[in-house]
Amino acid sequence: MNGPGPNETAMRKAEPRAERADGAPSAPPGRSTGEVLLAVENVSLRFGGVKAISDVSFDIRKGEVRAIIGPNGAGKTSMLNVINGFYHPQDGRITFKGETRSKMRPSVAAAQGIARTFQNVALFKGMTTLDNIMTGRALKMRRGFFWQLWRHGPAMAEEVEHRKFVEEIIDFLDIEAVRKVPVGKLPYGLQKRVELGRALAMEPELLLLDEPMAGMNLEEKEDMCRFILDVNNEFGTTVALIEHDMGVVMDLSDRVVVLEYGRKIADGTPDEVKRDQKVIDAYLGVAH
Ligand SMILES: Nc1ncnc2c1ncn2[C@@H]1O[C@H](COP(=O)(O)OP(=O)(O)OP(=O)(O)O)[C@@H](O)[C@H]1O
Repeated sequence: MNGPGPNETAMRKAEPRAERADGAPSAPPGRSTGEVLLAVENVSLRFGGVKAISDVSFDIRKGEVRAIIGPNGAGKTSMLNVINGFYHPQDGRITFKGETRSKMRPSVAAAQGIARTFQNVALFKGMTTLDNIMTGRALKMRRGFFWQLWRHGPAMAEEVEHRKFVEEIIDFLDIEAVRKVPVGKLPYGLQKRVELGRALAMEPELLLLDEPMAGMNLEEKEDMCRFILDVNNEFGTTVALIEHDMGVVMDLSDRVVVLEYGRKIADGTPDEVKRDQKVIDAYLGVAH
């Protein structure tokens, strides 16, 4: 990973997508090439009598930041869980890098390049920042757990290599000061940053972020926005995120898909969806 130094990262301001376009009117914004990385086709997911997702289709293009928004209970987290193989939809299919599936285990999704963070931080609270981020390297380790325990010969050399990579992520996320601190002792905003670090340690092609800014103060939100944009711009990582803060969504995303009661009600650029009457009604709580 060739990220910027911590000070350079800290000084860079998050710029709205519109200001960062390269000036070519027909080109997709951000780093997107227009190529579809992941397609969701006619996906429906039920829990008993509850329809969490109903016949939803949309795609995520390589290199873009794609937001999934909608009121509470709209099906956003369920959709991320379908994309990373945690839930298996009753109908529809997902195509990732050209490979179509109706079912996949999360470990397989991770091995293929899909990493995610969770709405409520899911870290090992008693472990340090460094060790938590190291767990993100597990899939990349050629030698298994037994070898790593033995810490000998090739396993030792491999661990050194992975630690070096993780130290670069720690640098990039500007969390050197807390690298040896158990994450349970860190403020919430920093825990979210460590969780992002663990996902980055997997070197994902598609990064799924479930409310990465939830529970953060303004400064922490600005920092997280900057890191997400840096990850997208500098490593070309495609990002799909669920976010409730509309300012953040408008600033970060290239395109937005809007769900309500499990159905897709809009899909377009931030400007298009914010003017869409169905979206305005959904957020104002107009009766259906
Ligand atoms: N494991 C589950 N078992 C039963 N019902 C579920 C389960 N997960 C989600 N649901 C239901 O599916 C619907 C969609 O939930 P989901 O959490 O995906 O929505 P959301 O848009 O992410 O909401 P929020 O913004 O509140 O997190 C809701 O009615 C929810 O109660």
